[in-house]
Amino acid sequence: MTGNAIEVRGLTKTYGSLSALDALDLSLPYGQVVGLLGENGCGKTTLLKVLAGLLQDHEGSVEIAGAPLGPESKARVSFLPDVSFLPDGARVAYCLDLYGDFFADFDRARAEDLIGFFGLERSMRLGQMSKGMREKVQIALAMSRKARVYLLDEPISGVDPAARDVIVQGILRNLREDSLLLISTHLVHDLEPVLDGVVMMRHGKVLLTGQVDDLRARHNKSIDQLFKEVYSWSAN
Ligand SMILES: Nc1ncnc2c1ncn2[C@@H]1O[C@H](COP(=O)(O)OP(=O)(O)OP(=O)(O)O)[C@@H](O)[C@H]1O
Repeated sequence: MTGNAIEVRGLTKTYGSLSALDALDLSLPYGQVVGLLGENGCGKTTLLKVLAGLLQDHEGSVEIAGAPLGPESKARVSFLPDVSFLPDGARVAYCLDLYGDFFADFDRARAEDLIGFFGLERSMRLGQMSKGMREKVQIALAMSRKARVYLLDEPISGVDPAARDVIVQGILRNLREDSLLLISTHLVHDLEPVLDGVVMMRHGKVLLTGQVDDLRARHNKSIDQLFKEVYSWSAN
């Protein structure tokens, strides 16, 4: 046990002959908001799914909040997938009930607060919502579990810039000090102001990781600029 929120050693996940994760090592402490960055297909979703306990048949060791992958680690992780997982016909109130039934650590008051913060109503039906509104419902649910590790897969993709700001504020609202928030995104510029750290991936490995302030000072550029440069060098 390391005391870290996430401790990964030599994680390899293959799909047939393709290595989606290739002997990946990663250590992330509590109390951080960390951006998981990288090109399409570099393995971000695969990594988040392994950490969430949703993918089997991988090699290497993974510890989440001190627990190896299993029922205990799953109970400590709140995962937001990049796809809609709630039924179209459901109203927000039903989704709140569902999460309450499913997750012992679900804080309904916190979810209702977030639903209000996002300007949504409990009586609204998901099938009648825009993509951004649905995204907000799913975020309100995922962020209202009292988890130690939150894994969000592209939570602000496909929503307009104004909605992105509100969503990011909602994600950070009530975030506990003793938790880790790992967010995969291509929208580096939008998330940079709230990130403490970044993990940049390429071909199933960690290419670069560090604290945002250190990286900015060392390279004398924004994370958005650094990201673009790192990927143009490593592509050559
Ligand atoms: N179920 C699957 N079966 C076969 N190959 C898969 C499967 N899921 C992912 N892959 C492959 O694994 C690699 C990593 O995919 P992954 O979805 O983790 O990337 P990503 O970094 O999240 O990409 P994006 O930024 O486009 O969401 C890709 O080459 C992808 O084609």
